[in-house]
Amino acid sequence: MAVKKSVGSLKEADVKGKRVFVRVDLNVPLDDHFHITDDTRIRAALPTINYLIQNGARVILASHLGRPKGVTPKYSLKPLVPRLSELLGLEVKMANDSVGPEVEKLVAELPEGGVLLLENVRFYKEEEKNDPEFAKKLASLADLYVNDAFGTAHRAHASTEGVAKVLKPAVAGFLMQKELDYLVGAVSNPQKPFAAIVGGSKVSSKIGVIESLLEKVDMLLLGGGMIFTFYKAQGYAVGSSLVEEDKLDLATSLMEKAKTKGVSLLLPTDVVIADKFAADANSKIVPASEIPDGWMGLDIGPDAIKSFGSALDTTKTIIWNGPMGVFEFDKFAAGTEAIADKLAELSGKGVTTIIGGGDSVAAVEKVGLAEKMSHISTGGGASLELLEGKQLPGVLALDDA
Ligand SMILES: Nc1ncnc2c1ncn2[C@@H]1O[C@H](COP(=O)(O)OP(=O)(O)OP(=O)(O)O)[C@@H](O)[C@H]1O
Ligand SMILES: O=C(O)[C@H](O)COP(=O)(O)O
Repeated sequence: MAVKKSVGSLKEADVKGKRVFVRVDLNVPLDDHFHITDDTRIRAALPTINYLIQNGARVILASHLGRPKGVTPKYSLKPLVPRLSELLGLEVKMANDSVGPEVEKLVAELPEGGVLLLENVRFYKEEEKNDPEFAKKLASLADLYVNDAFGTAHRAHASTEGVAKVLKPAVAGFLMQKELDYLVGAVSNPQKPFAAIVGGSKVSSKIGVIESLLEKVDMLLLGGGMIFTFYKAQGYAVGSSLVEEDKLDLATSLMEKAKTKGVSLLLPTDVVIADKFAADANSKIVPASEIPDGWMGLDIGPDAIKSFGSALDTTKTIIWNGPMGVFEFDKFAAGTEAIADKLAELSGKGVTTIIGGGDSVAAVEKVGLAEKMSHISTGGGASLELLEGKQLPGVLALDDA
């Protein structure tokens, strides 16, 4: 079955005066003082919320934060209220619970265009268990359901999946629709040549993505910690670089599969190596096949940056998941930053550039190029599962278009 992307649209729903239950993903990072360190997910949720406000809906927002076990004050959504209110330009009301009489009262008091934020739905273990009774309680609060929580759409939980079965209509919000259009649309029907850049630390965590992308792309560029498993599989000396010994055969079979499929698989020709895994390590650039004992590869080298750049110049669609090196250390961030620069440059020339969640998004944000990309996904795990060709339960449960 093709990955579902055609879902009921919010624009077609009648929302005036209606109580609308909106599942958003406000799982944002907070520091020790409960300050939001990255509000991307809050800003991404605004178009749907603003549309509902402007169209006279009574908006009930539900989200999780972190992975609490029971009621845990440090995972309360309360610290988000000031930022959310500021961005929406109105006072967002906060409930102390996500179901029950107090919440029902607050919902009943909500004026048209008013917004109520429920407390962390994961304070109930029933949420992650997708308990039907809990889903019914959530559903009883509203007249219709909107799922805009793309980042959590790979979870079959009560507020992402269960509730959509009992509260109808159940439609996608604007962020959800945009994510599906890019991540399913661009991948299933890309403008060619189509390239994927996959990095990050482990072959094992990206294997599903690599295998599925080999069916679709013209070119696959590999970077990050996983390349050393591929080098070792080819008989290169890799020093103390990250290697997954039990994945050597798999790396060989992936290289063979690429050949059979006519996909050009590019591995970096040179690497930046370090004498320890630390920001202040000594470093040097060596050919990929000549990593000395006691040294580890922590970034792709300048030749690789050049050849990756020339290869990408020939493409029309690029999807990127996972950093090229240990970008958290400035000394080993050049490869990741160069790829971010290249994609920003190519976006300006009409190439579709999609960044698939997780650390690569953090890297693009760090260098201030997020605005330049065609699409930056708000989902880490969710975007990976889509790229692997998996169905997302939160999407499957929505009404068909
Ligand atoms: N050569 C390397 N050696 C060791 N670690 C590396 C290397 N290159 C990159 N990394 C590390 O890989 C981590 C990211 O890997 P990961 O597979 O989690 O990617 P991701 O983009 O976060 O994916 P996801 O979308 O699944 O979150 C970064 O913390 C980075 O420092
Ligand atoms: O940050 C995420 O990837 C989503 O909010 C989902 O969170 P989870 O991995 O705790 O389910």
